[in-house]
Amino acid sequence: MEIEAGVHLYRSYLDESAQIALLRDIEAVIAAAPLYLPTMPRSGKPFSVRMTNCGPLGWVSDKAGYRYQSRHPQTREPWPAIPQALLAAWEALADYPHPPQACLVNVYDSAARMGLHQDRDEAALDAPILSISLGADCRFRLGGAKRGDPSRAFALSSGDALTLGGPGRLRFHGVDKILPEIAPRLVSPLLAQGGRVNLTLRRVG
Ligand SMILES: O=C(O)CCC(=O)C(=O)O
Ligand SMILES: [Fe+2]
Repeated sequence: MEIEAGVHLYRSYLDESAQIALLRDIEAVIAAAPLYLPTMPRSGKPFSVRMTNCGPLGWVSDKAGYRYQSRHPQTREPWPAIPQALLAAWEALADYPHPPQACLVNVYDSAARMGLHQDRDEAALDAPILSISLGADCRFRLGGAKRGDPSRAFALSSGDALTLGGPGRLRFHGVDKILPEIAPRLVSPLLAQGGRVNLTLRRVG
């Protein structure tokens, strides 16, 4: 359903067996491209979210800034391929004639959060962003086109898909907190102690 102009929320887009299969795919991605802790531009302060990527390009952040690059910043290897189930979700939900070029894998522990931001490191602003959640619920915050605009918060749960496209593409958003008490029964080392995994598919340019 369209919850704001250009912002669609698909509750339980993946059923439990599809969530489990996707977790196995993401565990394999992480085995090839290990999670690492990115740092903030300039300050070099570490994020609270661990990250890796799959796809031809991956989003990275370090002292030099935010950018997309074709190799893992630590192993220097190319990123692994985007799992088929994620390509299928893009095909079904993105309404865009080209496949995604990058999938950012965000792994939250129960204390991790993500501050309010826009996704604007992509030249292809005509393509939506597709985000899929696994594991613990989170309190997701959706703002407006400007940082100070009013915002609303709602839960994202395991299996939910969210797209930001068209007039919603540049809306501010973030993750206020992880709600570990509502973690579903998915078994994965990534979800130990109430963790959450978020997969964000993007077209870069
Ligand atoms: O974890 C989420 O739901 C949001 C992730 C996000 O906004 C991002 O990676 O840019
Ligand atoms: Fe984002």
